[in-house]
Amino acid sequence: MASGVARVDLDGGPIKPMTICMIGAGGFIGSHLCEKLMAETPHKVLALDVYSDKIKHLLEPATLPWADRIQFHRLNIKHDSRLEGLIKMSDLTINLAAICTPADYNTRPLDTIYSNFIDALPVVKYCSENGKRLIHFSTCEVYGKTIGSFLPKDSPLRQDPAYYMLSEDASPCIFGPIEKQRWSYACAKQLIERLIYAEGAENGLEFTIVRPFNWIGPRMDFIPGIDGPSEGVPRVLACFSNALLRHQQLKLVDGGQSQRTFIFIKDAIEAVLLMIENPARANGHIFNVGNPNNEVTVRQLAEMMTQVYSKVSDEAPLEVPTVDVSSKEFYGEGYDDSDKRIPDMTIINRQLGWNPKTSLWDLLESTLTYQHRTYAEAIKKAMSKPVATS
Ligand SMILES: NC(=O)c1ccc[n+]([C@@H]2O[C@H](COP(=O)([O-])OP(=O)(O)OC[C@H]3O[C@@H](n4cnc5c(N)ncnc54)[C@H](O)[C@@H]3O)[C@@H](O)[C@H]2O)c1
Ligand SMILES: O=c1ccn([C@@H]2O[C@H](COP(=O)(O)OP(=O)(O)O[C@H]3OC[C@@H](O)[C@H](O)[C@H]3O)[C@@H](O)[C@H]2O)c(=O)[nH]1
Repeated sequence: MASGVARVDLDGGPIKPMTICMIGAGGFIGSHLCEKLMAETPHKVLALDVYSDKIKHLLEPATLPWADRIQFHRLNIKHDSRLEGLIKMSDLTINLAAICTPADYNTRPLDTIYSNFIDALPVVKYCSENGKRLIHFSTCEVYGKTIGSFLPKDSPLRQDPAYYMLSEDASPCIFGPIEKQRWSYACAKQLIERLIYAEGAENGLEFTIVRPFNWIGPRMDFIPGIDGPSEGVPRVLACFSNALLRHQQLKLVDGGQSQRTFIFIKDAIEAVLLMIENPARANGHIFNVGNPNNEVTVRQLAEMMTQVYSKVSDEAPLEVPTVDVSSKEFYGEGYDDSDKRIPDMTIINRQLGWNPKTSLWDLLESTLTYQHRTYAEAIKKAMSKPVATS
């Protein structure tokens, strides 16, 4: 822990050190959450995942100041009898484990549904049966499409926040038809949210549900062919980073007209820490966690990333930096999209007094500096290898 000053919660009460069972700790969000907990708190983490690459720097060497506060357990929660024991040993369970890349939702819908619903069931059950608190990671995708997207394109009502603002306690969840398998993920996440809520209502489970709105930053996903499969399709930050690193055009799916709000991972992690340390204010709530001030179309994101990458790499951008592709070509049959995602921040503001800080430009500058430093050399090497001919 950084300082010896006693830490207090938002109501001035002392924060007692706790043991946290973090499932999916080896992923993007988990790695940042572990870093924060090790550097700034006295809490212990039982880190569960099938991979540990993204938290290796926190596990080794054994001389790290927090070495006795983090323990890695390599396990798959689908079939591992150690899960219940680890939850029982902890004060709080945080479940991050999921398949959560859109390229999988329509091509591996069964794995997606199992991962986001069936595999999360025992976690909820063990927390409920053993009287343990649960923070479960859901998604902004549970909102699906906005009400406004069903209005005529030129309707002035589309400008009215009532038709697009996404509020935890008021907005409906609007998904496309079943044959649009994109919604398999959102639907599974919605059902596990409902189950957790019902466990709270009927059996007294102490829970918090987090709905992240496009958290981005270093260590998100993988760069195809470098630290992930060559044919893999990660989320948009890694897709665009990969193209920039390789001096290729950024692909805009269906014209890049969809809108997103992006938040810097470090801002979002501050919100999660407040939830962890303020159970009286967080229990029983569903929280949007996003940055409503950082809204762009995907096309604008591509343009901004191109500019920022040119600045941090000192390389001139391509003359035509983007190319349009159809969603069918890029993701295959069954893809569909959320049109717009602006989080209503009323509830998280009221309960935890939290606000995001980092602008889109600043978070891209810091993230793309990391991408360039981490991958540019490896990509250069990979691209200079002669291509095998048959
Ligand atoms: N990053 C975002 O913007 C975002 C947005 C919305 C929702 N979420 C949700 O937040 C959570 C974490 O997302 P992330 O971006 O860190 O994704 P991630 O893929 O980087 O992390 C998920 C981790 O869970 C692990 N995992 C998956 N199945 C497992 C299993 N059966 N057993 C053990 N470990 C398993 C994976 O190995 C991975 O390390 C997910 O539930 C996701 O749906 C994230
Ligand atoms: O190369 C690309 C990749 C993606 N895109 C577009 O960029 C937008 C954002 O795509 P992302 O891959 O980041 O994923 P989405 O925002 O659609 O969904 C994400 O939202 C929240 C989480 O639950 C998940 O992490 C994921 O489902 C989409 O409109 C997508 O079609 C491109 O135009 N080009």
